Formats: sequence, C-alpha cells, structure tokens
Amino acid sequence: MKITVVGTGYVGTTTTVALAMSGHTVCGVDVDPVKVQALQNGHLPIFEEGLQDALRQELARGRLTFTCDLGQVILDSDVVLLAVGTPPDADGSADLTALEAVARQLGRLFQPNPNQTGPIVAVKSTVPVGTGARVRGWIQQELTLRGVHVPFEMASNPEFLREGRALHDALHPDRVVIGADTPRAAQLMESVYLPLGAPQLVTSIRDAEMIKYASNAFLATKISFMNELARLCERVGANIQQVAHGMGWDARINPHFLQAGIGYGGSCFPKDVQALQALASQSGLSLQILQAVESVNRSQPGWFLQKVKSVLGPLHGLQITVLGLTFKPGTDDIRESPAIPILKHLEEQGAHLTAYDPKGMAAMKQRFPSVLYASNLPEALRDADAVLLLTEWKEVVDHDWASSCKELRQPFVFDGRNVLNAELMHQWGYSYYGVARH
Ligand SMILES: NC(=O)C1=CN([C@@H]2O[C@H](COP(=O)(O)OP(=O)(O)OC[C@H]3O[C@@H](n4cnc5c(N)ncnc54)[C@H](O)[C@@H]3O)[C@@H](O)[C@H]2O)C=CC1
Ligand SMILES: O=C(O)[C@H]1O[C@H](OP(=O)(O)OP(=O)(O)OC[C@H]2O[C@@H](n3ccc(=O)[nH]c3=O)[C@H](O)[C@@H]2O)[C@H](O)[C@@H](O)[C@@H]1O
Repeated sequence: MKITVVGTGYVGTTTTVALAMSGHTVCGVDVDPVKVQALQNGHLPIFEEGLQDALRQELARGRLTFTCDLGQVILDSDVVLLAVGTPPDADGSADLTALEAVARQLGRLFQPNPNQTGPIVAVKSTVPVGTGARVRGWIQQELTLRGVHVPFEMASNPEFLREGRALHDALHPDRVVIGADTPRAAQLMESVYLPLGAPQLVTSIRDAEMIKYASNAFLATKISFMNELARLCERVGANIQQVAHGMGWDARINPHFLQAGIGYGGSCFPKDVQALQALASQSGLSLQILQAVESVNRSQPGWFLQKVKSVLGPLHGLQITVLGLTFKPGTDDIRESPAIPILKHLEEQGAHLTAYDPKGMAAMKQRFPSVLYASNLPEALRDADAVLLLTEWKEVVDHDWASSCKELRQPFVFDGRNVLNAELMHQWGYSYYGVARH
C-alpha cells in the first residue's frame, strides 16, 4: 500500500518507520525542510531508542522517503495519515490550525482518477470529537472551489504510543482503533495495520476521536488519584508503593500507572486533559473529575518541594543537584516536564543549581541558562547539599550510590520517583526521602 504521513514529529516519524517495516511504501511530509533533510539522510532529530537504526534500515530498503512537497506524493497515495501537532490554544482547546492547513492543501491537490476512487484521509493527531467532519469539510470546500469531484473518504486513527518506547509501541500496539463511516475506509485502514497482527477495533469516527482523549484522561486520572493518595499516606504513615502494589493485584485495577511521584508531564496528558475539559465546556458541561486531576497535577511539584523545604529549611544559598530533566526517561522531550516548575521555584528561592540528565540538558539550557549542567552524574553529585531525583533514568537508578555518599556535602536525597532502595540508601548514610514511602 502507498501511504503518506503528513507531519514528521514524534508520532509521524515513528509511524513512517513502523509502516515501512510492515511492508508499505511510505512517504513522510513536513513543512520543516531541516527536519525533512535530516530524516532523508537517516538522522533522527529526536532521541527515541531504536528509531534511528530502523529509520536507516527502511531508507536503505527504499520503502521510505521524506519530502516537503506534498503535491509530489499525494496523487499516488492510497492512505494519507495526518500527524501534525494539535497544541493547546489559550483556552485549553486543541489548536487545529496545522490540521486545517494540511486539509486545505489536500483539497487543492487532490485530482480525480479514472477509477472514480479517492484516498482515505485518516486523522492520527489527537483531536476533539467532530474534527473528522471538519477536516472533511475543509477538504471539500477547496475541491468545490476548484469544481473538482474526488471521492475521498475520512477515517480516524488515534495513536497510543508512548515516548521512550515509541517504535515498540507502534509495532506492538495493545489495539488499533479505526474510526470510519464507510466500509471501504474501514477495510483499507484495517489492511494498513494487518501486518502488525494487533487487535483492531472499528468504530465511528466520533467514537474513535473520543477513545483517544478518554484513554489519556483516564491514565492521567490514575496518576493524580495516586498522587493525592500519596499525600494522605504521608500524613498517616502508610507506604504508597505498598498500597499501589496491593491495589494492582486486583485485575480490575491493574498495576500500571499507579506510581505516585511529582506529577505527570509531557506533550500529551496535560494538553489532552485540558482539551477534553474545553470540549465539555463547549457542550455546556463541566468535567469535575478532570478538574481535580489537573489541579492535583499542577500542585504536585509544589507538594514535593514543600517536603524538601520542611527538611532543609530555607533553600537560599544551598547547593542543590537535580537529577533528571525530561518528563520521563528514554526521551529528550522536556515539554511540560515537572522539572520545569521545580527548577523555577528552586531558582526563585536562591538555591545554587546543578543539573544532570542523559538527554534533556540541551533543551533545558534554553529555559534555565544559569543552571550549571554537569557533564556526568558523579560530577553533578559533588559537594551537593541535597539531591532531587526527578526522572527515573536507568543510569540514575543504577548509579553506585553506595560510594557516592561521601562526595556530597550533606547526604540529603529526595527521590521524586520512588526508584531508589530506601533501606539501602539509609544504610549507606543518606538522609533519604521518597514520596509517601517510609
Ligand atoms: N508525542 C506523542 O507521544 C504522541 C502524540 N500524539 C498526538 O499526535 C500529534 C502529533 O504529535 P507530535 O508528533 O508529538 O508533534 P510534533 O510537534 O513532534 O510534530 C508535529 C509535526 O508536524 C509538522 N507540521 C506542522 N504543520 C504542518 C503542515 N502544514 N504540513 C506538514 N507538516 C506540518 C511540524 O513541522 C512537526 O514536525 C498530536 O496531536 C499529539 O497529541 C498522539 C500519541 C502520542
Ligand atoms: O497521547 C500521547 O501522547 C501519549 O501519552 C502518554 O504517553 P507519554 O506521555 O509518552 O508517556 P507516559 O509513559 O504515559 O508518561 C506520561 C507522564 O506520566 C508520568 N507517570 C506515568 C505513570 C505513572 O504511574 N506515574 C507517572 O507519574 C510519567 O512520569 C510522565 O511524566 C500515553 O501513555 C500514551 O498512550 C499516549 O499515546
């Protein structure tokens, strides 16, 4: 099958590679010529385990190309997947500007073909319910202006991959959701993903659009629930990890996404929780659970810092080391990372800051230029008055903490992800504080 993927960011690039690996002929299209050039040369502009090697392999196999020129590839495509960004607008709703631009471009480029069939246009970006219909309208408006009839069909094909495991998730999804309002669109989309052997669910376009937001909002709810519970556990002397463990054995709850910490970040949970609330508000509803989910998440970094201050006292003049800057391990993405409000607060309090992250330092340097960025973990720890662990990078978890204790000026460690062994840390001489863990 010939597939065009418009937008070659985290999702678009991963999708191009995964579909090429599935045997399709794929072209990735982006407005950013630097990105396109890099991808065409086999250089991945982001860090994502395994993706660069796979990209090179598929380029070499000749099934994958990249271009800025949508017109060059569109007439030949059976399926066009739209994977452009849908960032939050001022009111939290999804900004569909990029999607509209691409849709209108498609309407200006589509040509009738002799078989009287048109391509399937499938929206992969995360979008509010009703967007499929709007995309169809934008394309149709442009076709009508040209007086051209192209029987294109719409589909929704939300993406569920996680950063840090993007290629793995794209190749082994728990499920493929296909929203389609015509049998041909459903059938073509099913054949796109057939090689993956994953369970497929075909729904209406509206249902598929809602499944994506509902899934992210539910996962965010699990995290905020556990974070709020952690605050109570800390007060009453219960261990949130044991509690999560005990809860997770119940198959109806499951053990995933029960890790309390410093709050969820990333380019999706914060934006999607807001966008779902904006959609509700446009429909005259207020989603009270999601309001609470967002409010707990916003205050979680502050709750963590409160704990740090209750132990250390005023932070002014203290040498504080922050380990981990990205919103999760395995990515160089710092979008909405909880490290951002934490660094900001520490800076405002007059602490001297050193940071270390295997992949996130270049991006964070742009936002916090006066922080000292260490070139390795042992260097970051040297002479610290306190260490704040904010991202559970393997390198940080596996570090030889036993011999590092003497390097610190004061051995205070605040583990915002509950990943170090509390008992051993105490044995090795640290004053160790996890999140609701005793
Ligand atoms: N990042 C993630 O892990 C996931 C993201 N999503 C959703 O997928 C969508 C894309 O997300 P990301 O890949 O993270 O975004 P991104 O910001 O990394 O990439 C978007 C790409 O679209 C390109 N673009 C913008 N306007 C364009 C146009 N008119 N024509 C061609 N290209 C254009 C940009 O240059 C950029 O390369 C969003 O709706 C997001 O919510 C869904 C699942 C996972
Ligand atoms: O729509 C999206 O963009 C994606 O959003 C999330 O993926 P991602 O944001 O890449 O990463 P997650 O692993 O979900 O982590 C998100 C945040 O939640 C935090 N988290 C996660 C799990 C947990 O138990 N506790 C917790 O605090 C992480 O530290 C991170 O900051 C979803 O997991 C994906 O299914 C979805 O496709």
